[in-house]
Amino acid sequence: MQPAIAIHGLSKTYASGLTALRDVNLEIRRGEIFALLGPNGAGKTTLISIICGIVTPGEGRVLADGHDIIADYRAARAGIGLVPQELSTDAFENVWDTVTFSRGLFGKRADPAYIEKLLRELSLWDKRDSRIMALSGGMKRRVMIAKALSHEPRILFLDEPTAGVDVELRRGMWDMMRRLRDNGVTIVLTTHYIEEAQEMADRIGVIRQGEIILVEEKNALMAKLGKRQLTLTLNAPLARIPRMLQDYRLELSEDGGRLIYTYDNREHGDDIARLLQRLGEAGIEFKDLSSSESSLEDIFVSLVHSPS
Ligand SMILES: Nc1ncnc2c1ncn2[C@@H]1O[C@H](COP(=O)(O)OP(=O)(O)OP(=O)(O)O)[C@@H](O)[C@H]1O
Repeated sequence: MQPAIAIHGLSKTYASGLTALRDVNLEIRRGEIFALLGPNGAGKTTLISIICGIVTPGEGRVLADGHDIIADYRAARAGIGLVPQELSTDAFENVWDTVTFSRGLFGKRADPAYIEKLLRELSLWDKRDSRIMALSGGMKRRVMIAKALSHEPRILFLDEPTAGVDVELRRGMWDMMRRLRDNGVTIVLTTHYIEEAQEMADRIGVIRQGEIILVEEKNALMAKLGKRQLTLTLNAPLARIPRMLQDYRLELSEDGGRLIYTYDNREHGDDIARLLQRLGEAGIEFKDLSSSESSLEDIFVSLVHSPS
């Protein structure tokens, strides 16, 4: 199946001389939620802006729904909705007119029934006659989403969709994104909230200094790079880790009261059983045992801070 977005050898150097993207190769699959993660200044907005025709690419080629974003700009852009990071709407317009006008910009014929459905879905129907400036920040953001969806695009880009949005509204937006995905819309989002990617994404891409350093299924990524920790609270503190346990990656807490065993998700429960048996043989007794799992955040931090 043709990917929703295909990016080949894309680079971008701004007039200032700063290279924001280096040889990016990436395919976004149809119907997936793809989260692009990266630290500040990594190139996320530049990448999205090039695909959406706001920033001119340097080298390389981008196809949206099979259409070249340069040679076939109108067809490519017609299939894309963009919710930019900055809220920019005409403050004096009302919600209904703003969203209807947006649809017209793409040369689509008026469809009041579709606009009504959209506003209802985004809980904006009651506000349809309100001026944008009279809305709360969260409502303004939803207006941006309604505008982006006004021409019924099949691919939606959300640049930091839930920045500054309260927890309840964020959950509402996540539900909405899932509904869109279930209706066949491909979603690409950038986010600083790792929790958002962990919750929402089917696949995750990590960008660092303009380079895509990883693209993986979320679940595979968590299983592959995730770590687990087993902490044993000992009956009596140890001065050091006994020699017979030195094959295990064990750490002793500073006060000697806890032994910490770190292992990755791929390792077997057998290892733990063996470790516990060894502890018994070494005469080490424990009164409590707890385990924890690393989050996508831990994985992300270790990826972007690892030496390039
Ligand atoms: N118009 C521009 N002219 C020159 N440099 C730019 C321009 N826009 C962005 N940059 C630079 O390009 C790099 C990538 O910026 P970009 O906004 O794409 O990153 P980002 O990953 O979206 O960051 P953030 O998470 O902070 O939004 C940064 O170093 C930025 O300063």
